Amino acid sequence: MKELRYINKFFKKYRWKLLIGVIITIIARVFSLVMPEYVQYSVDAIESYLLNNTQDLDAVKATLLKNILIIIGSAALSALFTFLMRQTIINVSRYIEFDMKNEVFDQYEKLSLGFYKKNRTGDLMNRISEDVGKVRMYGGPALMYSIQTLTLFACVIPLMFYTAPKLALYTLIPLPFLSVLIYRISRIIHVRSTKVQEFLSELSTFTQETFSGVSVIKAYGIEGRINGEWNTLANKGKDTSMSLAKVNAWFFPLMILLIGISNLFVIYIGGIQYINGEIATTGVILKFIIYVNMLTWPVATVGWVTSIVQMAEASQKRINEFLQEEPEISNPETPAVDIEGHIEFRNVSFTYDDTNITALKNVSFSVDPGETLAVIGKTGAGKSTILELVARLYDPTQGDILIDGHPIQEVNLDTLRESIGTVPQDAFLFSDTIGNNIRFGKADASEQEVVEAAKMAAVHNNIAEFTKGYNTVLGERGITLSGGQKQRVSIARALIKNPKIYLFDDCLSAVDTETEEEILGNLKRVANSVTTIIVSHRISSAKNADKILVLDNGEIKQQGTHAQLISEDGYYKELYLSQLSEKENF
Ligand SMILES: Nc1ncnc2c1ncn2[C@@H]1O[C@H](COP(=O)(O)OP(=O)(O)OP(=O)(O)O)[C@@H](O)[C@H]1O
Repeated sequence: MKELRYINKFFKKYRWKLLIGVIITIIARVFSLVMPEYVQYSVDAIESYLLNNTQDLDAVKATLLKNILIIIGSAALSALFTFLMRQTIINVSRYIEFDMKNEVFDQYEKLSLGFYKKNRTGDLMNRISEDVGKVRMYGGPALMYSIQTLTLFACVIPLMFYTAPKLALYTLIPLPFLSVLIYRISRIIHVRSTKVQEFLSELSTFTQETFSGVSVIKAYGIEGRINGEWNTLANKGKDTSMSLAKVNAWFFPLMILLIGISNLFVIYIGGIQYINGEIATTGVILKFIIYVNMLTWPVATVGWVTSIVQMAEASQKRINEFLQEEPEISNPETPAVDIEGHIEFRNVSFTYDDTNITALKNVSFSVDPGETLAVIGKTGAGKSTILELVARLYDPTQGDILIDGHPIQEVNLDTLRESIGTVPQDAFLFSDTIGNNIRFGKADASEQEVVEAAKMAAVHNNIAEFTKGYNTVLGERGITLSGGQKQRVSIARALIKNPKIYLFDDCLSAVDTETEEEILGNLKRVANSVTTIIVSHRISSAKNADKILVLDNGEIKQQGTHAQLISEDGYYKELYLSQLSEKENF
């Protein structure tokens, strides 16, 4: 229960609602105890009439009518309070679930990129849905059934012992066995249903990948192979589900068997006691049969609740692991000061934790507001890593990064990220309209601003050709943009933000050189006091930059302007000549 202590703060938050729920639960159970008493009185009245024949039949009928009305009335009240009980306690568990999901999501948003590299998306989703759901079962149904069981035990067992102690003892003997049995079955059900769950996520990952990669599957003509893999998975799933169904099928028959045995005990022992004169009336036996049936479900829930608590404890442990994780990148408590855009790297080295790859070695450069820095190099040279360090998605392993002369770790993180317009290598667009995707960079942007940004990114004409223009929906249920169109919408998203620093990560690779020139020209026009870093494989993107860095294997091999770099031997000149001859041949 150590891990579950975490949710005590929610119990405290909703304590009044919970207290009302507990009181209502007790009232509901107390009303349900009226019925067995009045059933006994009614049977007693009939028995005494039949045996003595002295009573007036009308008086017996009046007694029976009164008892029936009391039974109906108390059952109706018990039903009403049971409804209110669920409305309070179960609702509280839903509030707790809501609060916890928000808390976990907030934490997810705070955690650094490194955390997302270490943990699988499926696992992150599971903890916020499955695990929180299991903890809810502890805060709701488990609590409710425990109070119900305790109230019933506290009222019914003394009543039984008071009415007929020996009969009470024999009647209660099978119930602990029932509880243990249900506990065992619940554990097996849990283990098997976890396997079914695991299998289901495997199946949905497979299905999702198949649908996403359907064009590759068809192009390679491997539908048969994929079908075979699907069949193997589906058969595995069938076996797991069948083994769960088998154990589930035992649950109710076993309960019915044990209730039957308890009833037999009551009838057999009660019958003998009645014959021996130890029990006054047969009404007592009937009352005990009703008690046994009333106690069976609560007794079964003792086992069920125990397994719910164990599962909730395990789930809360998994949730706590993420909640206690400290973000690697923390926001310093420095005031938000406007950023001008001066960037300096001083002997920066960086190694990725997960792969141990040293992506940057002793890198130094500086770039001022209004300047453009281009970074050129082979794949894996460390170009994107420079941009990730400027956006402080990671902190350098060695060396210093200065923003406007201040160490980046001391710059307010929110201000830093607000001042940066990033266009990543693989333009990610949300399943929303094109307009809203551009507005992502500035939530309150007007229609006019969206159009302006799209014009600067040279994508307005393409958007205008769609029937619904900027209201065209993208993504799974919308249209698919071409690679170049995606890149340009993504550029428009950064431009509309009007930031102090632009980070362009090879984001013009899918557009032709004329369009590339148009976009870079537009950028130069509007961004004369903005710092721009462009990562590229193309000389055309770099040639007009104020400074060019040539990276190789994490190290700066050359730096200078285009004119300087083409006049010296090295990677830049080779690239320039090969791209020049490609253009001429074209
Ligand atoms: N998130 C990451 N975790 C671990 N290693 C990484 C990560 N990102 C990049 N790397 C590794 O760091 C090195 C530099 O990668 P980086 O993405 O900076 O290169 P790049 O020059 O931008 O390459 P490209 O031109 O192909 O985009 C590569 O060897 C890469 O495998």
